Amino acid sequence: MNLLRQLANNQFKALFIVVLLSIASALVTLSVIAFIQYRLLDAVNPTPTVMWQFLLLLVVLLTIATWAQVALHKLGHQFVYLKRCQLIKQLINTDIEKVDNIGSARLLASLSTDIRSVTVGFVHLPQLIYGVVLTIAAMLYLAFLSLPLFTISLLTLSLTGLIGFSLIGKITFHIKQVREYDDRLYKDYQAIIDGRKELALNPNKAKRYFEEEFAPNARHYRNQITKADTYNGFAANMANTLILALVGLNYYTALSFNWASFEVASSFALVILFIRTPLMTAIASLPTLVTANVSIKKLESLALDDKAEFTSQQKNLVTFKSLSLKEVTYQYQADSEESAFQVGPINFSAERGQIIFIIGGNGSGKSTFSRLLSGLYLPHSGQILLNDTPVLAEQWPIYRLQFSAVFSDYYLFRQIVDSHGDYVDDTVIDEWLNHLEMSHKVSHTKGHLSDTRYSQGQRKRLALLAAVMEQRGCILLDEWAADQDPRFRKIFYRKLLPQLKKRGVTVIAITHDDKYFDSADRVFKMDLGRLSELSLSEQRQNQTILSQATS
Ligand SMILES: Nc1ncnc2c1ncn2[C@@H]1O[C@H](COP(=O)(O)OP(=O)(O)OP(=O)(O)O)[C@@H](O)[C@H]1O
Repeated sequence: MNLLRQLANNQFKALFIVVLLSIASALVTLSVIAFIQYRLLDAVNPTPTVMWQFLLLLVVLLTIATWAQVALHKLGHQFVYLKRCQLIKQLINTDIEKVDNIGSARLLASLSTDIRSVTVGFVHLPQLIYGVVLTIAAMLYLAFLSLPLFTISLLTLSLTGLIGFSLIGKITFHIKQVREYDDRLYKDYQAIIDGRKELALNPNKAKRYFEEEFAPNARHYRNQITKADTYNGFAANMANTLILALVGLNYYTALSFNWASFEVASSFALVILFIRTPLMTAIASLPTLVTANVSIKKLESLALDDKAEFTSQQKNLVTFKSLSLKEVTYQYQADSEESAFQVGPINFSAERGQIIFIIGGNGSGKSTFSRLLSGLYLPHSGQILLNDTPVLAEQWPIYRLQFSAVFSDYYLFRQIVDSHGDYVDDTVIDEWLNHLEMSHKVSHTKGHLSDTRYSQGQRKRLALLAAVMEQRGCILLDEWAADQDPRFRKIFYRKLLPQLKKRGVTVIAITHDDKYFDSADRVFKMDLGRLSELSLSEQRQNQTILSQATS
């Protein structure tokens, strides 16, 4: 079983101890039955010594059984904790391209549903292990009591196992389906939460979405889980019925064919009824274990990066002097027959302290270029050179350390850290909050912003603050000024950019602000994935075209 295999791989020693404890617990349980039969039932009048021995046996049983269960629970929760941490580290290490392709809904479904299923699976694992160990030990005890009755019991339990096994196949099929519909439901939840304003304004659209997207997925989910539970219910009741039938069968064969005495048949009945509850609980735990297995496979199917450790950052970063792209191309994967969008071949260079603007129409490839430039997307052909040295395959994580960015779909973290990941001194943050005209609004302590709930424009200013504080050689800005009011836009182009330039920071900004083209040292234009540098006259020409288009 996948769950047990992974557990055995990761924590073999702990699992070994837990299995030993479970075996001990099952053996003590059987000792209690044997004690009742041979010392309590046989004695006409049990002596106080016998009662003390019985009490001692019960205390040992309580101690070992609790120890075994707690140890397995602890082991399970530790496994889930490690798995969760490993998964997040793998996710952080996975290429952005791959993460984009997986999609946030699928990732969220895995991080919540799959991790929860694995946890629930582990909670039930002790029941399965205990039930199986107890049954095996009980069967050995029964073989010792009477071989013919043992053979009948073994055949009946094997038949139960065989039918159960075929039902598990069906249960697994439906649980896999349930998990697929979980992914779809997460997509719907995300659409409904992110699109709440649009849906609130148009109830008919909300109704249509509900009826045509959400409800069918929820219905299929219900149908599949109902089928899985039906098979499971049948498996549990079938096992119960066969176990009870076994008690009758043992008495029948013992007494009718003289295969065993009445006392031995009664001992069989006692043992079988004794293991019935643990065995039934073990069978009832199977669906949760199947679900946990499906979830582990689902987590594996994400194919996240193998590396579950963070890239250690060099204390002495390479100083950014220059950057160039030579004949670099990148192409998206095509969903259909039509050819996918390609940027390049691109030739581009930037020197330390330069202010570079990238202009171009919607969908021309500017954002793709910025991801390529920052090493988030890797070139499909061509070369990227840092300080005139080509970047090799294993050097991309180090190359990326040259950049901080405010992308169009940026995320504002509360933590403000520098190039080494250390919290920035509050006086340094204050200085830039002043430049960004946000000091009256934002409070912070020990490098943490106290709040991030501000207007779009204000949040973008804080995102710029975070990017500047990272003290990288190059800052990438994707239409940063688009959300700023005209007064602050002017401050950005006329005061902040020159200030960054003075500090030797290279700024590469995607912009449509033709009015401020003169703030840039160089202007490039992206057109259908092709990048070309504009001469001064071309810049003016573009300025005129853009101003006419906006007037
Ligand atoms: N994840 C993706 N998968 C497939 N194609 C994509 C993907 N992202 C973008 N594209 C395609 O790449 C093209 C360029 O997109 P990009 O976001 O780089 O344009 P842009 O110049 O930044 O546009 P805008 O100014 O509208 O932000 C688009 O036409 C789009 O069809």
